[in-house]
Amino acid sequence: MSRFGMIGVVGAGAWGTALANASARAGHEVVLWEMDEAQARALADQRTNERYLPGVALEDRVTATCEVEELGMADAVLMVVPSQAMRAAAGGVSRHIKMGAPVISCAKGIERGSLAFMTDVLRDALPDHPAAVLSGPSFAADVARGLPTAVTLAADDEWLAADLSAALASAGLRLYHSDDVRGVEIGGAAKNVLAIGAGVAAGRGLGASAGAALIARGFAELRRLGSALGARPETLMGLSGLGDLVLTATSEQSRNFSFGFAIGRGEPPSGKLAEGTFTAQALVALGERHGVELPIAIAVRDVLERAISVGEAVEALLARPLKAEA
Ligand SMILES: NC(=O)c1ccc[n+]([C@@H]2O[C@H](COP(=O)([O-])OP(=O)(O)OC[C@H]3O[C@@H](n4cnc5c(N)ncnc54)[C@H](O)[C@@H]3O)[C@@H](O)[C@H]2O)c1
Ligand SMILES: O=P(O)(O)OC[C@H](O)CO
Repeated sequence: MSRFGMIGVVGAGAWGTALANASARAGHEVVLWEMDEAQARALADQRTNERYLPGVALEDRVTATCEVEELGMADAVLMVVPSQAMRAAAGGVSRHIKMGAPVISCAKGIERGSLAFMTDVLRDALPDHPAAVLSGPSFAADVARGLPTAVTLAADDEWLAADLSAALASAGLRLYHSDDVRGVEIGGAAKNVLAIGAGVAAGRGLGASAGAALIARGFAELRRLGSALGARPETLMGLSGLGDLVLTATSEQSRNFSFGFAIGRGEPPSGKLAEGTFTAQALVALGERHGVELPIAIAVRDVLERAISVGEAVEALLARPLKAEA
């Protein structure tokens, strides 16, 4: 029997609800904590998350609550909130988590200002808990329904990563483990920015060839930055890097792609969370700090900040000097 009997989930949004269901299917009792009292009550009463993940029933072993003390029973805690809220969320639950329980970031982004990755934020806010990251190509709606999905779970201590992966695995969710924490984090953060770019191109009607070029050249940016940050190439080419980039940059199911698509068409975006809108600026700043060229990320940032139009961004990318492919 796993040492992680009860799983805590912080944040009952789309991904938190999906991971709560997946953890329950893996045989765990699950405490799904939501800070919004009315939302937690609706979840507990209706047993579905109509606000964030409509039409998906909560598994029987999932208890939805807004009582933060209930997280104290959990042997491991999944942190499933937007990246820019991770520090506040971790600080808010810090006194209530069981001594030494691992905390796993399931968010995909970089904190603006500090340029910190999510495990660094967790180490700051929860210094007595080992930090890990779970990331990979995975839409909440797919995972919640038990459709086959594979992701990577990384921790500095690979034994811990392996134990957590074994504990969370179920028939629908396959977890690979790794000790390349930074490699896993950078893929999840960067792909959201690149997916916005791919969405803009699709919305603008630039064609499938342009979409493929954006993915390949975007992946080159991810590889360059990953290498500067010490990530392993095989991680970047794996589920959390190339895998998630391909999923997010090609599917209208992605909120980041859809956000870009709306911009490309000159329409208002849906208002759903699109992490890349926050990470674009941080990603570019990280590139500058490490002397890494990120032309697509810069174009996305500039379009989001309305510093240039979509047409100008496309022109600027096409006007770059010809060079050897690398
Ligand atoms: N939805 C997906 O398919 C999916 C898949 C993989 C990873 N992710 C990542 O998971 C993270 C969360 O995404 P989501 O889709 O669940 O978002 P969401 O918008 O559906 O839900 C966000 C949740 O965070 C909670 N929250 C916000 N601020 C908080 C705070 N300060 N303290 C506590 N809780 C707070 C909200 O109440 C809500 O429950 C993002 O980084 C996203 O990139 C999402
Ligand atoms: O809907 P998105 O764009 O936030 O993407 C969800 C997941 O990160 C895909 O792996």
